[in-house]
Amino acid sequence: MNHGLVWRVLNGQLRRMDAFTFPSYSIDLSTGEALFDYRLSGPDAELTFTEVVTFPLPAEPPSDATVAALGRVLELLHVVAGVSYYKAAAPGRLVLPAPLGPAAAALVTGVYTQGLAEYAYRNKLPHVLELAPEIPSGSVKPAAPLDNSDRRPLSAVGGGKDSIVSLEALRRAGMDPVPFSVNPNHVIVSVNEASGLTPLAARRRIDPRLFELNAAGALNGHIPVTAINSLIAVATAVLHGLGPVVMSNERSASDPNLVWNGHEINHQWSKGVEAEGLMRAALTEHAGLAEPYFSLLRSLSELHIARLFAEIDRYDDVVTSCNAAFKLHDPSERWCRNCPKCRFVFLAMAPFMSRERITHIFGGDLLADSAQLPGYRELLGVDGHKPFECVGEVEESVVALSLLAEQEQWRDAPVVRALVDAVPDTAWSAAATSDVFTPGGPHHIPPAYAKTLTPLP
Ligand SMILES: CC(=O)N[C@H]1[C@@H](OP(=O)(O)OP(=O)(O)OC[C@H]2O[C@@H](n3ccc(=O)[nH]c3=O)[C@H](O)[C@@H]2O)O[C@H](CO)[C@@H](O)[C@@H]1O[C@H](C)C(=O)N[C@@H](C)C(=O)N[C@@H](CCC(=O)O)C(=O)O
Ligand SMILES: Nc1ncnc2c1ncn2[C@@H]1O[C@H](COP(=O)(O)OP(=O)(O)OP(=O)(O)O)[C@@H](O)[C@H]1O
Repeated sequence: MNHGLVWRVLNGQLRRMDAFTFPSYSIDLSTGEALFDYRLSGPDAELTFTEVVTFPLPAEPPSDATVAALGRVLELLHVVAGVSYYKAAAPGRLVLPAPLGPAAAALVTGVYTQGLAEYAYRNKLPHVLELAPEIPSGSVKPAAPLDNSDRRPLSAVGGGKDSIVSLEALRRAGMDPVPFSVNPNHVIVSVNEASGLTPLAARRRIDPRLFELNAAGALNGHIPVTAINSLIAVATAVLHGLGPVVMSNERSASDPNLVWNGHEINHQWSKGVEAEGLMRAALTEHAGLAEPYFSLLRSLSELHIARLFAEIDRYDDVVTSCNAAFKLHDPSERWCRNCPKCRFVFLAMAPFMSRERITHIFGGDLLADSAQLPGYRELLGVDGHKPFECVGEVEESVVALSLLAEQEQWRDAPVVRALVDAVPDTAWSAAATSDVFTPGGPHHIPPAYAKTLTPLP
């Protein structure tokens, strides 16, 4: 068959897929390799996928209690990591493999609906926002309680400023954090080296068949990747007898980009506080973990985190928050200097460091580059909606701009000058009374951790 015909047949079959199922999962504790199987099925075709996650092995064989808790976390991971494959066809039925308690069911429902909301919006698939998993009836044996709260935290490292601030806060507070990453790329490896701490890493291999389907025109789009990384982190913490997984998700991650068909569309849903609460409840209910998972930076704005980051200089040569550096194929070396995230992080850091230092960190000066103006107008709410990227709120951008406009080193930068003229009076007034440097909002930070941010200036 020629390529065009293959494409049409495959796409026809994908559109007729009516169910997504979870045939099995397994783990080999001698290698740390876990296999997660998925199936898309329809009247005239069936596609199967296997995702492979390889966990780092602990020095000592795990106890029976550890293996039992690990198994429960992997049951959740199996279901949550299915979103990557579900999204190739978005069938109407999501058929779960085993009974789940109410908290675990709520997590799964959130991941497949709100976690896929941007994908649903962009592909015009409103049914995804209403998806209700089919859960086999029956009871779930209660998990044995596991009090991990006093153990060393596992600190997720993504290579950007946020996880560096958490890692340093935990270290300075004497909590002895273990850095952890999924598929660490050269950026994460360099950040870990700069920290001087000994990290753990897990490998995640998406079934290459998914990339073939994508190339053939299957449905594709954003997925709640933080939910997947988080469960891999929790499984690793359990396997290594460690304590809570500490994330670095900020306050503004909970704010939606827009509302569509009555549903909030949030690019960062699985970084938000609602997802964090669902994750915690599901892990306690299903795996028995007393203190599974929380974000240390939840009460802080991006601007506040940028200010904290500016007080730490050991990562300047390596820190990279640009998502282009984290692509599986053809990643950029470091900051691409031409995406919403690069623009926002530059704007957020600039008020708190010298122009020379920030130009060194980014490899260029974005506020000297007039070509960046249209993108900055979006960030400042002058044009369009908040970009689908991990960027702070419009108010944070306006506050950052107002700080720059007061500084001699920045006030005449071409982008700063043009933006000062473009921002409406209403935005300036909101910025003038802004609480971006006052921690606030709902969070799940345990009391023992609440004070770890205070040693940072
Ligand atoms: C790096 C990035 O932004 N990737 C998004 C991009 O994918 P692209 O094709 O340009 O590059 P790859 O990441 O290499 O992905 C190749 C394909 O694989 C699919 N895929 C990847 C990871 C996964 O877990 N499941 C998958 O199915 C992917 O769909 C690609 O087809 O565009 C994609 C489509 O919109 C996005 O899905 C890719 O996003 C990655 C999953 C990713 O890691 N993105 C994070 C940088 C990200 O967006 N983080 C958010 C947090 C959002 C959350 O709720 O967790 C943030 O920082 O705000
Ligand atoms: N590969 C990864 N492995 C484990 N955790 C990750 C990975 N990538 C990101 N994370 C974690 O997921 C959360 C969201 O990631 P995000 O990219 O926003 O954070 P970051 O890299 O620390 O900071 P920034 O927002 O500056 O990029 C953070 O807690 C981060 O530590």
